[in-house]
Amino acid sequence: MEAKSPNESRTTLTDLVLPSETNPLNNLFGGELLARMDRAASIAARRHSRRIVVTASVNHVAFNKAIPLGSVVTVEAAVSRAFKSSMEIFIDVWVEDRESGRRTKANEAIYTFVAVDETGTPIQIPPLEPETDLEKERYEAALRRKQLSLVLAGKMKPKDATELKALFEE
Ligand SMILES: CCCCCCCCCCCCCCCC(=O)SCCNC(=O)CCNC(=O)[C@H](O)C(C)(C)COP(=O)(O)OP(=O)(O)OC[C@H]1O[C@@H](n2cnc3c(N)ncnc32)[C@H](O)[C@@H]1OP(=O)(O)O
Repeated sequence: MEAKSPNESRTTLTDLVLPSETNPLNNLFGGELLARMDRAASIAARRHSRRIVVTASVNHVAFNKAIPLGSVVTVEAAVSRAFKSSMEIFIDVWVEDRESGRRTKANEAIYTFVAVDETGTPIQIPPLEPETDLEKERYEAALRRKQLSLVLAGKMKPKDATELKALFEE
């Protein structure tokens, strides 16, 4: 299978924060943001694999800045590494300043999607070839994050998590 670049899966969703999507402090609900990120990530996974995809895990979410009512929010997702059937998707969330139009980073998250066939069985996907320095950095660290996610899910024994163990041996 031919390798693809992160740009081929890059997916950008821009939308407003409406009153029905806010908490009592008039900021965007965390759950609403998780849903927007899942939607963008699923399209990115689908663009990379051209297969049916399912969310296997949410590996990391950081709500670094509250996003107020009326904000224009951009969710940008791209595949950061492809394994055999699973893909790591990196998601960056930006908020646009109403007056200057300047975008600031509000949040980031990492999801894992798996490509499956019509019966739900995992299926092989194309490899990913990172291009920029940031893409290379995210690609390099993805195996470590995959192993951590599998250990936490009880699907890998800690003793087999070679990349994680290497962190503590440096
Ligand atoms: C074209 C452009 C426009 C498109 C425009 C339309 C777009 C339209 C898109 C619609 C897209 C809708 C997207 C809905 C997304 C949901 O919401 S899906 C609903 C929520 N998710 C689910 O229901 C999934 C339920 N879980 C499962 O089906 C199975 O557990 C899974 C995920 C298929 C994995 O099955 P399994 O038996 O564990 O299989 P296994 O072979 O052990 O693992 C498969 C791979 O997953 C990895 N894996 C499994 N668990 C984990 C974990 N916890 N952490 C990390 N990796 C894991 C394994 O390491 C393995 O990786 P590879 O080495 O093969 O790469």
